[in-house]
Amino acid sequence: MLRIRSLDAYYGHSHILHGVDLDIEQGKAVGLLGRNGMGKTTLIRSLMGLVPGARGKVEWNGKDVSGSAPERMARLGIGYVPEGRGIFPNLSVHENLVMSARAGAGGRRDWHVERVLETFPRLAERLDHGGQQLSGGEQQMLSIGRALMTNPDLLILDEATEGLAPLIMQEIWRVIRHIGTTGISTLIVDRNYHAVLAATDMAVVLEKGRVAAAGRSAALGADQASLARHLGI
Ligand SMILES: Nc1ncnc2c1ncn2[C@@H]1O[C@H](COP(=O)(O)OP(=O)(O)OP(=O)(O)O)[C@@H](O)[C@H]1O
Repeated sequence: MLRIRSLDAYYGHSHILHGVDLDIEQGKAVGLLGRNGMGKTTLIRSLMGLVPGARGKVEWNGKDVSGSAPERMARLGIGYVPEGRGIFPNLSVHENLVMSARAGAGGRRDWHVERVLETFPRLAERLDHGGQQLSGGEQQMLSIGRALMTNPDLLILDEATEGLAPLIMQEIWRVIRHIGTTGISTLIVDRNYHAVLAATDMAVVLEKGRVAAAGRSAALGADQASLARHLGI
């Protein structure tokens, strides 16, 4: 479904990504791993058309979409939940969700407010609360809920559990696994390597902007030497 080839990205004179390849098949979950500053967020932002001057080939369902603007990537069916949560603090939970509603590719409307609230019962209890009144975990749930309201074919989650209490983290991971069973592909970045490898089919490890390892998540998880070398664990 998504095929990235030879992606290079720069911030000013700093060369951040060096010829990165990444594939995501329909309905599959892919983990993107790497220590801090290795280029994970840059890879996602480049894919979404948010890094000016990024070079390389991006194919979506066989079509060349390289260099597309963020709006186009979103319309193609890619939902992006950025690090640090992007919700409207002055709008209620309900308003935040309704505002994001959009048919997916081919006019699909599988996800609507009711289904998001079934998925995140906590949000159902706080429907009239303003975004800024929510806890960090609830804001994260709302942020994922908003992305689901766009009926994406691919959902990208960057550090979705960062800074959350363990129980809330577990809840987010439960939902991430659940989303994976609904046919939506996912690309997951998270510091918790074990959770990422357990929740994904395939994984790619970035090191200094290059793919250092890639393969089945189960195989990577079992390769202690590789984990130690590339992730320092
Ligand atoms: N806006 C920017 N301007 C200049 N350099 C940047 C910018 N954003 C990131 N960088 C640099 O690019 C490199 C890759 O950062 P990136 O955020 O992609 O890494 P990451 O793997 O996602 O790490 P983290 O988990 O810390 O977010 C780092 O060296 C970082 O300092």
